[in-house]
Order: sequence, then structure tokens, then C-alpha cells
Amino acid sequence: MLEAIRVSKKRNGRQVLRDVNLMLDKGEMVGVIGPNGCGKTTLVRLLCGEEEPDGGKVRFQGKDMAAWNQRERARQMAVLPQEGLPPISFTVEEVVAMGRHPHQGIWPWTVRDDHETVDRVLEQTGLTARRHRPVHLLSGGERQRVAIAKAMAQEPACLLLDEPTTFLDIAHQLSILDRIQRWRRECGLAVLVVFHDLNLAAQYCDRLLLMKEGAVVMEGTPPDVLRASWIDEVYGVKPIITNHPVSGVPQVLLQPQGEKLPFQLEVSAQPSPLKIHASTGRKSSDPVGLEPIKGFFSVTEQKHSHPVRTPAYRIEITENGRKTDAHLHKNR
Ligand SMILES: Nc1ncnc2c1ncn2[C@@H]1O[C@H](COP(=O)(O)OP(=O)(O)OP(=O)(O)O)[C@@H](O)[C@H]1O
Repeated sequence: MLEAIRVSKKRNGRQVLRDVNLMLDKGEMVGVIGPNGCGKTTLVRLLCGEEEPDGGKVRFQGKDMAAWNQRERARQMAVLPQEGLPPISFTVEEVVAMGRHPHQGIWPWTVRDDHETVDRVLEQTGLTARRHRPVHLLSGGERQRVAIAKAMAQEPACLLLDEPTTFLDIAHQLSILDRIQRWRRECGLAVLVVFHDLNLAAQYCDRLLLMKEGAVVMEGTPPDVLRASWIDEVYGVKPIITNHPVSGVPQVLLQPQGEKLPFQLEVSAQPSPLKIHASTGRKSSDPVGLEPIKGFFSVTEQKHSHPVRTPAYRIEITENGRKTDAHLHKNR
């Protein structure tokens, strides 16, 4: 449905996007993640036709983005920019109704449909009680919900959201993302979301694009992308990755830098039945003989230090009475 082919962009002579490829299909939710300034918003602006790439091209529904007429495109694509809504004096209902403009024709019966759509969307976003309030009297989070409601009222085939949950409390983060999730499943909506919250990205997205310095460094399912090594490489922080106990998707736990666990080993089962026993061993670069599961286990007991190089340990993992050997290195 939406495709970026080797798009590049310079700003003030500086390359801020380099050869980015992206494919968003009907019914899919793709997350774009990466540190501040890596080019996520610039990518969204190119994808929605707000700006043109210096190199490469963007295609939407098989047609070059530059060939789309603005009104026609607004019927098919809604965009929630990072800055959200300005504090304007229109009421909540008026702003949400603006989402219907691209669909409005000269026929009076369409206006009735528009009212119904606006009422439904206000209900779905929990804004019915505030429908007559001017937007400038709302909190930042409430304004964000109005912006999302306006995009929903637009009833697009493709939705681009730049950090939609930034100002929302946890209940509204979940209710808005759940609503979008249901919408894409029921109507085949294609959704691209810029996320800073990696855990929400893992919960809701089919695929993630991890960006660094204007380029995509990794793309894949949340378990492919949300690995400690990639997060360290891109954000420069060493997280603990664990699996969500219900959904099983990776979740990123942060720990204050400088207070790292003394030892970490990437293994793969729920920790509860596992016992880890550290003992003297020889150096080995890879853990061996592990089940294909993930999680971090710490070993706090130091039994042996290699006199010259990194301390190394052979450890024994016991799971339900079954023993597995692995080698472990001190986490530097
Ligand atoms: N109007 C502009 N003029 C010059 N440079 C800009 C402009 N807008 C963005 N940039 C630069 O382009 C780079 C990419 O910015 P962009 O807003 O796309 O990053 P981002 O990944 O969305 O960041 P954040 O997570 O902070 O929102 C940054 O280095 C930024 O300073």
C-alpha cells in the first residue's frame, strides 16, 4: 500500500535520511523506532507527501506520491504529526468533524453520515463528554486524543502516527492503541507508528524498523529487532530483554547505567525452574547447548578469574532435572 524506495533527504546540506526502504501493507502495523534525531519524523513527512525526497521515491497505492491530489490523498491517508493539535479555539466536535472534510460532497445525506461518524469516534475515544469544550482549554493528553479522533473520523485506508502516545497516561495509551489495533483488524487499515516506547512497539507492531543516523539498521519482527545487542548499538544502553509473561513478545527493561549485573547470559526458558551454578571453565565465545529461548540470568557468585583475559566460567543450567552446559563471560 505504501512504499519508500531508497529515499534520502538532506537538511541544511546534512544528510538526515539515507537510502531508506519501507513497505507497509494493508492490515499491517509497522513501528519506526530509534533515538532522537535519527530521522523518524523526516521519514513520516516524506511518506505522507508533506515533503519530497531528494533521492528515491514514495509510492502510495501503486502511484507516485507526487502524482496524488491533496484532497484525494486525504481520503485515503490520515497523518498525526508529532506536534499534534495547536491550542485552537474550535470545539472538540468541530475539530473531529474536520476529519470528514475530504469526504464531503454536495449531497445532503452525506452530512448525516458525517454526524454519525463523528459521534461514533467521539464515543470510541472517550471524548463525548468534552465535545463542546474548546480545544485550547484541554490538557496536552486530551488534545492528543482529539487529534487521534480527527484522524479516525477521516476513515483512511492508511494511518501514519508520529509518537501518538507521548502525552497520554497509560490507560489512554492502551485504549487508543487497542482501538487502532481493532480498526486495522476489522477494516484492513495500514498503520505506521513512530514509537519511543519500545515495549508498546513490541506489543502492537507486526514489524519494527530500527533507525540510526538516518538509516535503517535493522528491520524485522519485534523479537528480531529488540535484542540487547541492537539496542546497545543504536541507543548506547544495555537493557535486559525479557519476554512478556502473557503475550510472549520481548520487553525491554532498563537498568541504571553503571550498575550492571555482574554476569549475563542469554538463555531461553522461564527462569523459575532454572538453577544456575557457576564453576571454573575455559573461555568460549558462545553459550552452547541452550534451548532456543530468551531471557537474562545473572550469576552473582564468582568462582574463577582468567589471569589475563576476560573472566570466563562454565555454568550448568538445570531445567526440570535436565542439565545443560554453557560458557559465560563477565559483562563489561
Ligand atoms: N527543519 C529542519 N532544519 C534543519 N534540520 C532539521 C530540520 N528538521 C529536522 N532536522 C534535523 O534532521 C535530523 C532528523 O530529524 P527528525 O525530526 O527526523 O528526527 P527524529 O528521529 O524524528 O527525532 P525525535 O525522536 O527527536 O523526534 C535531526 O538531526 C534534526 O536536527
